[in-house]
Amino acid sequence: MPMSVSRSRSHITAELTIRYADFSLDANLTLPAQGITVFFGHSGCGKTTCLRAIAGLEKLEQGKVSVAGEMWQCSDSQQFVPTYKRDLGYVFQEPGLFPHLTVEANLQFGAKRIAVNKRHVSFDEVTELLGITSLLNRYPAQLSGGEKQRVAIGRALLTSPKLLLMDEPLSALDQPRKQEFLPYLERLHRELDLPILYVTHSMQELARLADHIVLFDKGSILASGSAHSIMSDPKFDALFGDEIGSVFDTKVVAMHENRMTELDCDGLTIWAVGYIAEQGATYRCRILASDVGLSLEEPKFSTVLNRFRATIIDIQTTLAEDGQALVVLELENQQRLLSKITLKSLYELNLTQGLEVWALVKSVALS
Ligand SMILES: Nc1ncnc2c1ncn2[C@@H]1O[C@H](COP(=O)(O)OP(=O)(O)OP(=O)(O)O)[C@@H](O)[C@H]1O
Repeated sequence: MPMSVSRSRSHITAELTIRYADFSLDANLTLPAQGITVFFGHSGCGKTTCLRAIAGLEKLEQGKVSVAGEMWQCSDSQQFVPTYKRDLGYVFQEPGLFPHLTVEANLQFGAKRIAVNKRHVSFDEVTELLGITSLLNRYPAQLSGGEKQRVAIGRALLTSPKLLLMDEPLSALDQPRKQEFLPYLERLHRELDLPILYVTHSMQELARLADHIVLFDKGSILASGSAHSIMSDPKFDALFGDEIGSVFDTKVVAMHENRMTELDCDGLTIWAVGYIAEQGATYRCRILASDVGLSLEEPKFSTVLNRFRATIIDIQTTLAEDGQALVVLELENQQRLLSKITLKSLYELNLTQGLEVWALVKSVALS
């Protein structure tokens, strides 16, 4: 198979030019046709417009949309596949269930549109995956916000889409409901081979769910790349603010006494508090830059458990106005870790590029 064909099958490409009276979007994206891609950015920067354009719901002045080798739209060849003929599921902020139908009938509404030979996920699989099997006889009015949204996702999945679009699906939920809901999205991600484009401005959702990130800024694309590279890039400090940090995909090695879990990240051992999952399970850790201190020598008698040898590869003093600097470190497993320290410490320890230091991680957040 020619390279370009096999590449197009594994990618989603969107070249979009949209003009409104007071806003324009110019996006040229090549995204992996697997995992979760998060569209992130301030309100009004064009995330939803981009998602809607991929769905065929926005008029393109110029552009092209192709998903895993299928051309959905091309202005040059005047090709346009209408939304209802695109193999996609769309989950909005509001679940939009039919109030007069039971959960089961709402779900079947999605499934019935698809010929039996085109269904690649079963009713039982979807209801089990989303934890809604016990709700099938209820009506939407008898469900919590989170349950309704799980049914909405189930309805979208039962159309056996090739692409799932989710526009801030958790924004209508309160914080505890969001916490309950996130594991279902993580499960979906782990267990289904389905690419998801996910719009949010929540840092928490970004850090927990994203494999790939697209950063939007005023109608254009600021950056597009792996979650690890984007989240630990000091260039985006202003966008992430206090939430800037690094994410690591790890594997549970063992649970130890005193409620400690040992994780492996490409040869690096990370200790986390609590028993989080069985041996072999994968876990994403997030380490905020503000939780990473630096030392010139190995602090042998410190209470900090996670101490990593690291090399300083960059120092950004763009935060100097608030008396802080962002230090980019390379760990022994070649991954990057950010550390936010005071300018006082930077100058007193005489930290410079190329210097070997010890990174002391005070807290590891797990998802
Ligand atoms: N149909 C339309 N006609 C004119 N302007 C529009 C239309 N749809 C969206 N816009 C404008 O386009 C801009 C981008 O909107 P969009 O909803 O894509 O932003 P967003 O990044 O998703 O924001 P949020 O995070 O608040 O949902 C906004 O200024 C919006 O007012």
